[in-house]
Amino acid sequence: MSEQALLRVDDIHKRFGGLTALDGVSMEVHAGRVFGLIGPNGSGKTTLFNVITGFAQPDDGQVVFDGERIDGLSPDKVSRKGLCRTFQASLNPQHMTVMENMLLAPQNQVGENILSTVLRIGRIREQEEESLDRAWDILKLVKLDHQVDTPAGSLSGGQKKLLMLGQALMLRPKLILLDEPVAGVNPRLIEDIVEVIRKLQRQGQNFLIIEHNMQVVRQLCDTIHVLDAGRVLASGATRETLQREEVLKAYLGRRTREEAGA
Ligand SMILES: Nc1ncnc2c1ncn2[C@@H]1O[C@H](COP(=O)(O)OP(=O)(O)OP(=O)(O)O)[C@@H](O)[C@H]1O
Repeated sequence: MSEQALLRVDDIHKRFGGLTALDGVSMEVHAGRVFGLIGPNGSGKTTLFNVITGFAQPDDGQVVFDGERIDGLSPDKVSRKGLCRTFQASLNPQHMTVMENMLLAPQNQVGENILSTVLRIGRIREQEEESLDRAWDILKLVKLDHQVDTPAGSLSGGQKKLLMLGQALMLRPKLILLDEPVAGVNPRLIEDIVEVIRKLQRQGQNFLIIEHNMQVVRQLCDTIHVLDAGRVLASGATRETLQREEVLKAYLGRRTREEAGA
């Protein structure tokens, strides 16, 4: 891949005691395309997301985002650089409403230290209004604008995933890492989530997506990286890569392409 990568992970190693979760993973994610990260259960996908976003530190290797090394930074600092993520399960305060959850996300607020709070109250109000406007726009986009006063805990599984995506968007990220955006979601809402991601992609939003649903991977991802046992097994255009024998064997666990639906 010749153009400059938006995200590059370089020879990442991560061990948990005697278990090697990531064993020299190198891959690139480029702007303007949706990338997928697939692989069997336990192959290291979430661990890699954790390493990229500062939730886990690598034992070895580098993470470079937008030309800058980010390994070793805290999750908060990573998101401030424009690299945000969602999780497999909702981490939102369940008693807080959808809108309250959305307003938890904004950062780089003027009022982050007491002196500036005192000196610049007007600017804070302005920012709050901007955040509120932005939250409304995003909630419309992710189809949660009719649920603003609903506690996060009362949303369906798919709506919780849309809320996490909405919160990530509040931070105006250059890249969003989605961890299984349709797992456990009912089919109708899967269509909505796919549509929202496509719309965002057309607007220039970059994504790296972990997903087990191959139909969704085919619909959304231009390029995939396949992990197996903590190593990159294959990378390339989605359709071709999904048909490679080693991928079918390792990932899909099926004997033929027909059985795997590739
Ligand atoms: N905090 C941890 N402590 C110990 N082992 C861990 C920890 N996190 C992950 N692992 C192990 O690391 C390996 C990779 O796990 P990981 O969750 O990254 O895989 P995955 O590809 O995301 O799997 P899935 O598709 O099931 O979500 C697994 O063997 C897992 O049990």
